[in-house]
Parts: sequence; structure tokens; C-alpha cells
Amino acid sequence: MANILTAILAVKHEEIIKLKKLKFPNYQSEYTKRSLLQSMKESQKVSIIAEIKRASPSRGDIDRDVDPVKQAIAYEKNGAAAISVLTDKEFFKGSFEDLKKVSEAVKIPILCKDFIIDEIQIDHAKRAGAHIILLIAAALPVKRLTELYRYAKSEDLEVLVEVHDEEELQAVLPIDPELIGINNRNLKTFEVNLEVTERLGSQLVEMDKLFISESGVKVRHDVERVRDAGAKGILVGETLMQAENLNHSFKEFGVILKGENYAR
Ligand SMILES: O=C(O)c1ccccc1NCC(=O)[C@H](O)[C@H](O)COP(=O)(O)O
Repeated sequence: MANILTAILAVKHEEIIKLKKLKFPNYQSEYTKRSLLQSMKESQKVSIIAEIKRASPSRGDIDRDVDPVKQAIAYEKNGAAAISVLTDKEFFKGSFEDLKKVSEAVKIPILCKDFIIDEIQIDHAKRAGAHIILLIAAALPVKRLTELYRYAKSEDLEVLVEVHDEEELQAVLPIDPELIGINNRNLKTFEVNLEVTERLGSQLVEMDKLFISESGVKVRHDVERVRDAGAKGILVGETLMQAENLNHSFKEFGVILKGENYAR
């Protein structure tokens, strides 16, 4: 597994040691559930999970100085189903502080997009205001992923389980994840290819599993393509972060699900 994930996970191990020594910061005290799953099940359109992404290993700086609150309010106003906040500092320049501010500013569910390998990160994500956490199959042995999945569920959080290939998909299926994310970005080459969604999606459609397509969605045709592959949602970072007119981008991405029939 010699890829960017190896470097990221090494930093996460250090962070976890520090988090375990820390007293909880004074985050929100009360947790109120916000459900992405419910809104996806009720939606007639492809659900858009819009990301706050200041920087990334593949792109470098995207918008280091973005005001996450303004961006999140604009996402919500334009119809995002949820907001993904990258909280990793070292590689994505995000923070739990970003997540906290965003969660307080909007009413839609918040996904903590981080590299979670320990319960303490789930505790911090929840206390900062997350409603959904991400578990990445490539980051964990399946036994550990299952433990963290169950822990998050016991905390009343929703879980997005992310896979990049067939092997990872087969490994996580026994968990029966409530929501699967097919990530189109190859972690070794950073190449993004929507064929990954088409390939893995066809298996998930047969099993009637709810899934979204992550990374590399740039234009309406991309949304139609992953919708046709069975995806009920998309997770979009860079394109929305760089959009000159978010209203226009959301209209462009406003694609009706197969079998649904109503005016745009
Ligand atoms: O974006 C990266 O460079 C990256 C590198 C290594 C691990 C994860 C990475 N990104 C996290 C994501 O999954 C994306 O931020 C998300 O799917 C949105 O992707 P995009 O719309 O292509 O910005």
C-alpha cells in the first residue's frame, strides 16, 4: 500500500496519540441527528454532497482562504443534500474548527471527511457537529472497519463506507453498509476515472445497495453518467470550490434519478 494513504495514516497515528491526551474542546454539547440517508431516499434527484476543500494532495492549494461558513451557506441555499468538510490539517488544510462552524451555520447533515482509524476521531467529529463519518476501506483491516462502523452507529451517526476497487468492495459487503461511496480517484496515481463507478456500481445495483460516486465530477454529463450507473448521489469538491457561479453549477448538476419524472 505504498501511496499517499500510507503517508496520511502515519500522520493520523500521531494525531490520535495527541487527541487521546487532549481534553475535549468545548464543542457543541447536544447532538441532534440530521439524516442524509433519509433525504436521499426521499429525493427524486441525484443528491449533491458539496465539499469544503481548501487543498489536496493531488491539486495543492484549491482555495486556502475560503470562508467555510459562507461557502456552506451558499451550498445549502443552492440545494446541497449534505456538506462534506475535510478536517485533515496536514494534507487538506482543514480542521475540526471548520466543521464546527459549518455545522452551526447550516441545517443540512455534515460529513466529517477525514481518515478515521480510531474511536477518538469519531468522538471528536461528533462533538464538533458531524452527522456522518467516513470509513475508508483502503485505510483499515475489515475487522477494525467493522468495529468502527458499529461504534459510529451506536453513537447514532450515519456512515459512508468508501471503496476504490472490487477487492475493497467485496471486503466491506459483509458489513452491509448503509451507504457506500465509490471513489473514482486512484490513490497511487491520482488518476480520476468515472469508469470505477460504472464497474462497481453495476454490482451494487443488482444488490439494491445505496451508493454515491465520489471525485472527478465536473460537468452535467458526468452526473448523468454516474446516475446511469446507479449512483443516487455525488460528492463534489474541487469543481464546486472553484465555481464562479454556484447557482449555475448546482443547476447543471441537478439531474433527475432514473425512473423519476418531474419538471426541473
Ligand atoms: O483529493 C485528493 O487529492 C485526495 C488524495 C488522497 C486521498 C483523498 C483525496 N481526496 C478526498 C476525496 O475523496 C475528495 O475530496 C472528494 O471525493 C471530492 O473530489 P473532487 O470533486 O475530485 O475534488
